[in-house]
Amino acid sequence: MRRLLVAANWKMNGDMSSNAALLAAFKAGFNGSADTAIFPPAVYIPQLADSLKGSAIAYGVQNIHFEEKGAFTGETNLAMAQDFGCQYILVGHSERRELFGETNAIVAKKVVAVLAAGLIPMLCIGETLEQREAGVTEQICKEQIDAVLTQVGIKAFEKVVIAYEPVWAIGTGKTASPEQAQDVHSFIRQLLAAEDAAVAAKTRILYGGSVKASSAQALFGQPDIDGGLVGGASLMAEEFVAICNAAQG
Ligand SMILES: O=C[C@H](O)COP(=O)(O)O
Repeated sequence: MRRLLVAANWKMNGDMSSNAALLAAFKAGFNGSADTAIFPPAVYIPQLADSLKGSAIAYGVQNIHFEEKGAFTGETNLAMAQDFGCQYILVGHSERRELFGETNAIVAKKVVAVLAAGLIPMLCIGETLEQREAGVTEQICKEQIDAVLTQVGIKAFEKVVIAYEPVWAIGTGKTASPEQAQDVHSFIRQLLAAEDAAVAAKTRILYGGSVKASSAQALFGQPDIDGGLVGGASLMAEEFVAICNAAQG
Protein backbone atom coordinates (compact mmCIF):
# COMPACT_ATOMS: atom_id res chain seq x y z
CA MET A 1 0.00 0.00 0.00
CA ARG A 2 3.00 2.30 0.39
CA ARG A 3 4.81 3.00 -2.84
CA LEU A 4 8.56 2.93 -2.36
CA LEU A 5 10.51 6.15 -2.84
CA VAL A 6 14.21 6.53 -3.50
CA ALA A 7 15.69 10.02 -3.28
CA ALA A 8 19.10 11.35 -4.25
CA ASN A 9 20.74 14.01 -2.11
CA TRP A 10 23.59 15.43 -4.16
CA LYS A 11 24.61 17.67 -1.26
CA MET A 12 27.17 20.33 -2.39
CA ASN A 13 28.42 18.38 -5.41
CA GLY A 14 28.13 18.52 -9.18
CA ASP A 15 28.38 20.97 -12.05
CA MET A 16 26.39 21.56 -15.22
CA SER A 17 28.15 18.89 -17.20
CA SER A 18 28.38 16.17 -14.54
CA ASN A 19 24.71 16.80 -13.65
CA ALA A 20 23.68 16.45 -17.29
CA ALA A 21 25.55 13.15 -17.58
CA LEU A 22 24.02 11.82 -14.35
CA LEU A 23 20.50 12.82 -15.36
CA ALA A 24 20.82 11.30 -18.83
CA ALA A 25 22.10 8.01 -17.42
CA PHE A 26 19.40 7.97 -14.78
CA LYS A 27 16.57 8.65 -17.22
CA ALA A 28 17.89 5.89 -19.50
CA GLY A 29 18.47 3.30 -16.78
CA PHE A 30 15.67 3.76 -14.24
CA ASN A 31 12.84 1.31 -14.80
CA GLY A 32 10.13 3.24 -12.96
CA SER A 33 9.67 0.57 -10.27
CA ALA A 34 9.36 3.17 -7.49
CA ASP A 35 8.92 6.91 -6.97
CA THR A 36 12.11 8.96 -7.18
CA ALA A 37 13.21 12.46 -6.31
CA ILE A 38 16.50 14.30 -6.74
CA PHE A 39 17.80 17.04 -4.45
CA PRO A 40 20.53 18.98 -6.29
CA PRO A 41 22.17 22.17 -5.00
CA ALA A 42 19.54 24.92 -5.36
CA VAL A 43 21.28 26.75 -8.22
CA TYR A 44 20.87 23.67 -10.41
CA ILE A 45 17.10 23.38 -9.89
CA PRO A 46 16.43 25.08 -13.28
CA GLN A 47 18.68 22.52 -14.95
CA LEU A 48 16.64 19.69 -13.44
CA ALA A 49 13.36 21.43 -14.25
CA ASP A 50 14.44 21.49 -17.87
CA SER A 51 15.98 18.03 -18.04
CA LEU A 52 13.17 16.24 -16.17
CA LYS A 53 10.26 18.00 -17.90
CA GLY A 54 7.61 15.40 -18.72
CA SER A 55 9.33 12.65 -16.71
CA ALA A 56 8.04 11.06 -13.53
CA ILE A 57 11.27 11.91 -11.72
CA ALA A 58 10.59 14.57 -9.08
CA TYR A 59 13.08 17.01 -7.62
CA GLY A 60 13.41 19.56 -4.87
CA VAL A 61 15.74 21.70 -2.79
CA GLN A 62 17.92 20.50 0.07
CA ASN A 63 16.86 23.31 2.40
CA ILE A 64 14.20 26.02 2.59
CA HIS A 65 13.42 29.07 4.70
CA PHE A 66 10.07 29.08 6.47
CA GLU A 67 9.46 32.81 5.96
CA GLU A 68 7.65 34.00 2.83
CA LYS A 69 10.21 36.61 1.83
CA GLY A 70 12.47 39.33 3.17
CA ALA A 71 15.95 40.09 4.41
CA PHE A 72 17.30 36.55 4.72
CA THR A 73 20.50 36.69 2.70
CA GLY A 74 21.40 33.41 1.08
CA GLU A 75 18.04 31.74 1.69
CA THR A 76 15.42 30.30 -0.67
CA ASN A 77 11.68 30.46 -0.08
CA LEU A 78 8.91 28.06 -1.03
CA ALA A 79 7.45 30.24 -3.79
CA MET A 80 10.86 30.19 -5.48
CA ALA A 81 11.04 26.41 -5.24
CA GLN A 82 7.51 26.15 -6.63
CA ASP A 83 8.35 28.49 -9.51
CA PHE A 84 10.70 25.78 -10.76
CA GLY A 85 8.42 22.81 -10.17
CA CYS A 86 9.89 21.42 -6.94
CA GLN A 87 7.63 18.83 -5.36
CA TYR A 88 9.73 17.71 -2.40
CA ILE A 89 11.70 19.72 0.15
CA LEU A 90 14.41 18.15 2.28
CA VAL A 91 14.06 19.35 5.87
CA GLY A 92 16.31 18.91 8.88
CA HIS A 93 19.09 16.89 7.28
CA SER A 94 21.65 16.03 9.96
CA GLU A 95 24.22 18.22 8.22
CA ARG A 96 21.82 21.19 8.52
CA ARG A 97 21.19 20.36 12.17
CA GLU A 98 24.87 19.85 13.01
CA LEU A 99 26.66 22.41 10.82
CA PHE A 100 24.02 25.12 10.51
CA GLY A 101 22.39 25.01 13.92
CA GLU A 102 18.93 23.82 12.91
CA THR A 103 17.04 22.92 16.05
CA ASN A 104 13.95 20.74 16.30
CA ALA A 105 11.91 23.95 16.59
CA ILE A 106 13.33 25.39 13.36
CA VAL A 107 12.84 22.08 11.56
CA ALA A 108 9.21 22.01 12.71
CA LYS A 109 8.63 25.53 11.36
CA LYS A 110 10.02 24.45 8.00
CA VAL A 111 7.74 21.41 7.84
CA VAL A 112 4.74 23.62 8.66
CA ALA A 113 5.68 26.01 5.84
CA VAL A 114 6.29 23.24 3.29
CA LEU A 115 2.93 21.64 4.02
CA ALA A 116 1.17 25.00 3.86
CA ALA A 117 2.65 25.49 0.38
CA GLY A 118 1.27 22.11 -0.70
CA LEU A 119 4.68 20.49 -1.15
CA ILE A 120 6.04 17.31 0.42
CA PRO A 121 8.52 17.65 3.26
CA MET A 122 11.13 14.91 3.61
CA LEU A 123 11.85 15.14 7.32
CA CYS A 124 15.26 13.78 8.30
CA ILE A 125 15.80 12.38 11.76
CA GLY A 126 18.40 10.15 13.39
CA GLU A 127 20.80 9.68 16.24
CA THR A 128 24.56 10.23 16.50
CA LEU A 129 26.95 7.40 17.38
CA GLU A 130 27.28 8.79 20.89
CA GLN A 131 23.51 8.76 21.32
CA ARG A 132 23.23 5.19 19.97
CA GLU A 133 25.92 4.02 22.34
CA ALA A 134 24.19 5.78 25.21
CA GLY A 135 21.02 3.82 24.35
CA VAL A 136 18.92 6.87 23.53
CA THR A 137 18.26 6.26 19.80
CA GLU A 138 14.50 5.90 20.29
CA GLN A 139 14.30 8.89 22.60
CA ILE A 140 16.12 11.11 20.07
CA CYS A 141 13.93 9.98 17.17
CA LYS A 142 10.82 10.51 19.28
CA GLU A 143 11.89 14.04 20.23
CA GLN A 144 12.62 14.89 16.60
CA ILE A 145 9.25 13.59 15.44
CA ASP A 146 7.28 15.02 18.37
CA ALA A 147 8.64 18.51 17.64
CA VAL A 148 6.96 18.32 14.23
CA LEU A 149 3.92 16.30 15.26
CA THR A 150 2.85 18.85 17.85
CA GLN A 151 2.92 21.58 15.19
CA VAL A 152 1.30 19.82 12.22
CA GLY A 153 -0.85 17.08 13.79
CA ILE A 154 -0.88 13.41 12.89
CA LYS A 155 -3.01 13.69 9.73
CA ALA A 156 -0.21 15.65 8.04
CA PHE A 157 1.95 12.53 8.25
CA GLU A 158 -0.01 11.04 5.37
CA LYS A 159 2.01 13.48 3.32
CA VAL A 160 5.23 13.93 5.30
CA VAL A 161 7.99 11.53 4.27
CA ILE A 162 10.34 10.58 7.12
CA ALA A 163 13.97 9.77 6.36
CA TYR A 164 15.63 7.90 9.21
CA GLU A 165 19.35 8.56 8.86
CA PRO A 166 21.57 7.40 11.69
CA VAL A 167 24.29 10.06 11.70
CA TRP A 168 27.00 7.44 12.26
CA ALA A 169 26.05 5.80 8.95
CA ILE A 170 26.11 8.96 6.82
CA GLY A 171 29.05 9.11 4.44
CA THR A 172 30.98 6.63 6.58
CA GLY A 173 30.45 3.47 4.54
CA LYS A 174 28.88 1.94 7.69
CA THR A 175 25.34 1.09 6.62
CA ALA A 176 22.99 0.14 9.43
CA SER A 177 22.15 -3.53 9.08
CA PRO A 178 18.67 -4.18 7.67
CA GLU A 179 17.63 -5.41 11.13
CA GLN A 180 19.04 -2.35 12.94
CA ALA A 181 17.26 -0.06 10.51
CA GLN A 182 14.02 -2.05 10.63
CA ASP A 183 14.00 -1.86 14.45
CA VAL A 184 14.05 1.94 14.37
CA HIS A 185 11.62 2.19 11.45
CA SER A 186 9.19 -0.05 13.29
CA PHE A 187 9.57 2.11 16.41
CA ILE A 188 8.83 5.24 14.36
CA ARG A 189 5.75 3.67 12.81
CA GLN A 190 4.50 2.62 16.24
CA LEU A 191 4.96 6.18 17.46
CA LEU A 192 2.71 7.40 14.65
CA ALA A 193 0.29 4.50 15.10
CA ALA A 194 -0.23 5.47 18.72
CA GLU A 195 -1.76 8.69 17.31
CA ASP A 196 -3.53 7.24 14.27
CA ALA A 197 -2.99 3.72 12.95
CA ALA A 198 -4.41 4.45 9.50
CA VAL A 199 -2.04 7.39 9.00
CA ALA A 200 0.93 5.38 10.30
CA ALA A 201 0.19 2.67 7.73
CA LYS A 202 0.48 5.27 4.96
CA THR A 203 3.57 7.23 6.10
CA ARG A 204 6.64 6.51 4.05
CA ILE A 205 9.76 6.00 6.16
CA LEU A 206 12.99 5.96 4.15
CA TYR A 207 16.39 4.78 5.32
CA GLY A 208 19.53 6.85 4.66
CA GLY A 209 23.18 6.26 5.48
CA SER A 210 25.72 4.71 3.09
CA VAL A 211 23.05 2.96 1.00
CA LYS A 212 24.68 1.12 -1.91
CA ALA A 213 23.42 -1.11 -4.69
CA SER A 214 24.75 -4.08 -2.72
CA SER A 215 22.74 -3.22 0.41
CA ALA A 216 19.61 -1.70 -1.15
CA GLN A 217 17.59 -4.85 -1.74
CA ALA A 218 17.95 -6.19 1.80
CA LEU A 219 17.13 -2.78 3.29
CA PHE A 220 14.12 -2.17 1.03
CA GLY A 221 12.89 -5.70 1.75
CA GLN A 222 12.23 -4.84 5.42
CA PRO A 223 8.56 -4.38 6.24
CA ASP A 224 8.87 -0.80 7.54
CA ILE A 225 11.54 0.50 5.15
CA ASP A 226 9.83 2.28 2.27
CA GLY A 227 12.87 3.29 0.23
CA GLY A 228 16.02 5.30 0.73
CA LEU A 229 17.66 8.71 0.86
CA VAL A 230 20.97 8.26 -0.90
CA GLY A 231 23.96 10.60 -0.69
CA GLY A 232 27.34 9.52 -2.05
CA ALA A 233 26.04 6.66 -4.19
CA SER A 234 23.55 8.96 -5.90
CA LEU A 235 26.47 10.70 -7.62
CA MET A 236 27.39 7.50 -9.45
CA ALA A 237 24.90 6.91 -12.22
CA GLU A 238 25.08 3.13 -12.48
CA GLU A 239 25.08 2.68 -8.73
CA PHE A 240 22.08 4.95 -8.22
CA VAL A 241 20.11 3.35 -11.07
CA ALA A 242 20.75 -0.06 -9.47
CA ILE A 243 19.57 1.23 -6.07
CA CYS A 244 16.37 2.67 -7.58
CA ASN A 245 15.69 -0.45 -9.57
CA ALA A 246 16.09 -2.53 -6.39
CA ALA A 247 13.07 -0.67 -4.98
CA GLN A 248 10.03 -2.56 -6.20
CA GLY A 249 6.55 -1.36 -5.44
O1 LIG B 1 20.99 12.52 2.53
C1 LIG B 1 21.68 11.51 2.43
C2 LIG B 1 22.38 10.98 3.55
O2 LIG B 1 23.07 11.96 4.24
C3 LIG B 1 23.18 9.75 3.26
O3 LIG B 1 24.43 10.04 2.68
P1 LIG B 1 25.38 8.84 2.25
O4 LIG B 1 24.56 7.94 1.37
O5 LIG B 1 26.51 9.48 1.52
O6 LIG B 1 25.79 8.16 3.51
